[in-house]
Amino acid sequence: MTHLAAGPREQLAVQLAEATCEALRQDLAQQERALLVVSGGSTPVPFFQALSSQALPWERIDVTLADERWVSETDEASNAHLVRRHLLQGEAAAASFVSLTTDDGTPEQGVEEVTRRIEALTWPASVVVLGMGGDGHTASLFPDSRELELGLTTDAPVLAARTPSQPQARITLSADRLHQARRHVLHITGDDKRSVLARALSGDDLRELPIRAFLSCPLAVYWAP
Ligand SMILES: O=C1O[C@H](COP(=O)(O)O)[C@@H](O)[C@H](O)[C@H]1O
Repeated sequence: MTHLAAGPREQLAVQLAEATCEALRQDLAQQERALLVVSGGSTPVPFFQALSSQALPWERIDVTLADERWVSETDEASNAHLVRRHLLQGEAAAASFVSLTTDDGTPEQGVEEVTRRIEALTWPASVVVLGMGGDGHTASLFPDSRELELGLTTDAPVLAARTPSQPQARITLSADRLHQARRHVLHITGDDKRSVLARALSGDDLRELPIRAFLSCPLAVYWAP
């Protein structure tokens, strides 16, 4: 049978899945449960697919999101929808997924309940896999968000975010909570994002490019063209 060669983004996704798997395995050798925090958007799909087939004691793993749009889980824009469809499949279907949305009408109404869920997880997380937008946002810490300052400074784990450039209200883990991980990864693809990262590395204003809040975590950058 002829196999098509995997492209650089698929190879990158497999490498990231293997590293994530190894990190979870290491932590599970020392503790009963481990936590994986992932991002949404389009970039993580091949990573989720590669990770879902890894042999791990998934029933001891909790998965949650760095951020979420305040939409129903059936909505295509839902990060939870993406995780259920591409990560919580096969071996990984045994993991426990903790969503960042409730039945409340707004993230401001739901934030207390989501905070309870997040606080109940096993911190520090084993791995936080961050994404980044072309505007330098990561999680839902957007440069034009009204709540950016709060998201970068609060010690609360979760906050609601309203962002003029975004169609939906959001809920996001705070920078402080995202910092509470043993390992941080930035998963990005394409020349545009490489340029944004280069710009982020050459300055220090977090409000201009919020990804800067994570550049010294230390941060392992997984990039492919
Ligand atoms: O809005 C979001 O965007 C970023 C990046 O998404 P991508 O589609 O460019 O990969 C993502 O990290 C974040 O979780 C998501 O809510």
